[in-house]
Amino acid sequence: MNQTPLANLHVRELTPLQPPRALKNELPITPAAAHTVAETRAAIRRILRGEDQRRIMVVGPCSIHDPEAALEYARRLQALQKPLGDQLVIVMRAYLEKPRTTVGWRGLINDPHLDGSFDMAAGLRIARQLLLAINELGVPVATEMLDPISPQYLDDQISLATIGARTSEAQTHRALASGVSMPVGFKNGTDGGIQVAVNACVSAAVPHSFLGIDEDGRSAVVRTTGNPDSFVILRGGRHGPNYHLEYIVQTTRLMREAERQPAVMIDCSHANSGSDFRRQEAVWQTVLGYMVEEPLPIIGMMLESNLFEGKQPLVADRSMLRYGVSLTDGCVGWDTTERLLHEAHLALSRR
Ligand SMILES: O=C[C@H](O)[C@H](O)COP(=O)(O)O
Ligand SMILES: C=C(OP(=O)(O)O)C(=O)O
Repeated sequence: MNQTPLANLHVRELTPLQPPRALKNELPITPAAAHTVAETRAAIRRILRGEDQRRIMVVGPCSIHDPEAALEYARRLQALQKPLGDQLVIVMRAYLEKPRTTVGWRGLINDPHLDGSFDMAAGLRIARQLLLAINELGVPVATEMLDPISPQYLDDQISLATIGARTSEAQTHRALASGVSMPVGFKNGTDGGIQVAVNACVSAAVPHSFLGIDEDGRSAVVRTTGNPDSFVILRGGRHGPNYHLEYIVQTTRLMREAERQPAVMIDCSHANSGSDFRRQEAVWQTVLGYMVEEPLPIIGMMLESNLFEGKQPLVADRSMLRYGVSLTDGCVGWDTTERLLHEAHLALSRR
């Protein structure tokens, strides 16, 4: 008797991937890269606990689509690490997975050739190669953890993880955050809700057990210890920005009530800039003023920045793409980025 198929009705294909261990063996972390990651994670943890007065500046592209341009950007940041390092822990935004409001290109890991071929084996390899090269320069990276499998391939290269506005409330991402090896920032929700990010910090701090994969790519029950190093990232919401003092005070109170050490980062982009990259500078300057004048636990800022300002559409003819320009959110250009970092350094030096 022919049975009506009941499973995989909307699945076209399942393509096996090499296991995390194989990619890590192929592209092992080097001593220089490991040093960058270990030192930066430790510095961020100290900042979260108020034991280090520097501030974390997460700057870089909204998304990376061209490893060459990303490496050039990293080299420019490298030149700022020493001169600004007494006040700033500069971490490069190396976002390789993009959540979308509806549909769109989902990042370098998902579709590295930008052509809908979704060659994720290549995406993971290119991503690991790139992160390794950036870390070897002494430039640490921050990335959004969107897919619960990809961290097994890349976790040793990441100094700071973020959980995005669309996933801070998700059990999957809170459980994932409870097991990762680096500090994690949770964005407030797209509706502006700050409590979900605070709840995420509470959830990530305790042990979870969830379904994942092990280093050999086998499905496994992942049992975590809980991650004590988390903070809230204010990115604005549907009703407008939330970088002003009242929201930072509110977040601090909510974290205290939840018995979490208060720690807030401000994202100058997204709903805090009304999605206009030019407005990021005003947010940066305002928050910098708070950092200097107000006794609030503002641990740093995030800036969407690229070699060149603005953004461009992903056109079918890839040869038409402009080098160093974002394919997703608009970014400030390098000159603005460098100036803003210098201004932050100067202002914080005068504290
Ligand atoms: O940071 C990037 C975007 O804001 C996020 O991926 C959502 O993008 P979209 O609204 O263009 O889909
Ligand atoms: C997607 C991002 O932000 P959010 O989750 O705040 O929309 C991002 O920072 O790239």
